[in-house]
Amino acid sequence: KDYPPGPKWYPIKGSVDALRKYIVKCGSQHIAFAKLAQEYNTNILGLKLGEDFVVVVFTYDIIKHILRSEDFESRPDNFFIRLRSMGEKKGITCADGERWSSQRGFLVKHFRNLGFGKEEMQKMVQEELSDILLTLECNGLNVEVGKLFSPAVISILWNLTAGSRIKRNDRRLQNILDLLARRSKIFDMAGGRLNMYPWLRFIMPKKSGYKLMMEINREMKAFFMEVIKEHYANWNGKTRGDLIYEFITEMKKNTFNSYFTEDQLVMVCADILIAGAQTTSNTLDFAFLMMILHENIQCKVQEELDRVFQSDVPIAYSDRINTPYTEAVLMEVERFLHVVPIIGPRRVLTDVKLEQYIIPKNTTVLISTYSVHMDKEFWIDPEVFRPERFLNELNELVVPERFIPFGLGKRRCLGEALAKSCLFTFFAEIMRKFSVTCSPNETKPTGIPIGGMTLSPENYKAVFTKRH
Ligand code: HEM
Repeated sequence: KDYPPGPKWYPIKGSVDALRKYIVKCGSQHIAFAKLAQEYNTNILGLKLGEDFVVVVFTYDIIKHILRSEDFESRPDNFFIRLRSMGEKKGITCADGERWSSQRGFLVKHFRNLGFGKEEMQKMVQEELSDILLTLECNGLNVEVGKLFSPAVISILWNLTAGSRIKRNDRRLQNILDLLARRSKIFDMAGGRLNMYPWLRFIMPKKSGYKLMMEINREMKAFFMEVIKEHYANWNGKTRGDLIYEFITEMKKNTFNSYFTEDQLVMVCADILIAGAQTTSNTLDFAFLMMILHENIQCKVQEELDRVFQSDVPIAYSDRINTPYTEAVLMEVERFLHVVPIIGPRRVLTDVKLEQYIIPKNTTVLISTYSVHMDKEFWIDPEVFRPERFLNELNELVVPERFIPFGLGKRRCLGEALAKSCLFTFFAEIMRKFSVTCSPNETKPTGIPIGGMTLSPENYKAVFTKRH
């Protein structure tokens, strides 16, 4: 009786049908959650999806409390999470407790040593950007934007993990990218239908997404193991500087510490690609889409870039302090198109009181950052794409506390500095050198995101015309 309000439960299905009805009506799960919360006049929505208790939370104050509270720090331990993590809750994204804190500590330290937010990282980003600029110079007509950024982003992540860039024509990588894109559309943060009814894997392995998940695991493991073996063979105890090398050093130091094992290493590598690839490349994809749909904003960005950068020296992430409008545009893309509209999932390990409700032990908690970024009371006109909301009267950048695309608290995004560096450097340099328009033979894109675990723009083609 103290469970948060929500649609009525039925045997076996729980409240699945009510949720599905709204998803069909609204097109996306995150909007369906928001509509249901409105219908039940609540900021804490109680659902039962199959056997699982799932609570969705809305509004900044509740979300801030949850993201900062230890009670909500764990990840669910359900069929989907185990399947996603190659059978066990290893890696970083889905790990809990001591395993999670040991791995998070290792990664934060390693990323810092590698130059996260510093020159070394900028070099990695600029190398990939040079290839993109060359591609656009050779042929800027009919560019499939969705295919332009994802190989570059994944190559940066790969460089960070394995110490080398990846060739554009590496078919295994393209295959992993395609599989991840499909995964994001079939599953949601609560694990989708397969998590509710794991037995579906026996009767419809393909349709339920089970076959796809097994394929992703197989491909990733084979891909990473090849590089890990190579690193083992070349390991000599001297710092080489990539994540796999440093992890092997930890493994050799900590022979009794079960958190530094080969399986764990494979899963950490996979987590970095899963968490970083689509989120970053889809945000870039959305940013150029917005420039096509809002030509006046594109002109203002170019005016600022022309004014600030008069020489041919490549734009660096540190230059962002001089380009508040361009920064504001990127923030508005993150707010307005919220590539991760529902964050988490989290799990409570004991019964927890939240406002006047009790969240029972093991409940999955989903966090609607979409609701924070679309809150009418705070943003006034959230449904309008208006970068000026991030600027004050002196045209200085203002970042409200309620802008949380990378989350908050101890589980906040580990790759934020890298993601922001990619977004700014790619966007500013391309906008300075090219104007972007819709391909003349294509229908104008709508700008409405396609739902899924990570939102993505519709496939669109663009023309990049050299400016100077
Ligand atoms: C625009 C791009 C990105 C966005 C919007 C984004 C967003 C987020 C958010 C909101 C979380 C928090 C989830 C939670 O609170 O439960 C998160 C976690 C995480 N992100 Fe990102 N991310 C981005 C890019 C990246 C990149 C490039 C990397 C890799 C270098 C990365 C690695 C991670 C990892 C490993 C976690 C899990 C942290 C943990 O559980 O302790 N992300 N991300």
